[in-house]
Amino acid sequence: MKKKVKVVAAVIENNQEEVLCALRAHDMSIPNKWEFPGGKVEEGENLQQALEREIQEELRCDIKAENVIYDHTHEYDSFIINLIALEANIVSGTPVATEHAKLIWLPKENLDSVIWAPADIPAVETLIKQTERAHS
Ligand SMILES: Nc1nc2c([nH]c(=O)n2[C@H]2C[C@H](O)[C@@H](COP(=O)(O)OP(=O)(O)OP(=O)(O)O)O2)c(=O)[nH]1
Repeated sequence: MKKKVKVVAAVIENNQEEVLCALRAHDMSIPNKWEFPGGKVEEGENLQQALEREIQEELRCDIKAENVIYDHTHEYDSFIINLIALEANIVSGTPVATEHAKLIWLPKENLDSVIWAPADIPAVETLIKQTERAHS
């Protein structure tokens, strides 16, 4: 049976309607694909606690994790991921890539201009549709 992992990911938006996107390094699993920063939920943590910890570890900044905006299960060849995207705001510091190959801020409507980890595609499409609706 495939292992199932529960992963929280941060959708961090700045005041120019840009979203923080992180490029997985070549030596990580799912290499060279873009993702929302975050990671696995550990025993005893709620979603917000897990995300705030992961972002401090990965990006060396403090966020406040807010509500769930997307919850989706995707089956990879080797594992099943329950990817939960939460809205989040930076409360102190500036994100620094300590594990990722690169961090970029992408305009929300252009999120599909990079190649996302397959599990992220529905969340990305939902975010793009939200901007289209907001601007129509
Ligand atoms: N953080 C994050 N991980 C994602 C996303 N989409 C997606 O498929 N993943 C996958 C990549 C990893 O296999 C897993 C998250 O694991 P992790 O960030 O805690 O740790 P990791 O890269 O060291 O993972 P691993 O090599 O130990 O499997 O979820 C996403 O948007 N954000």
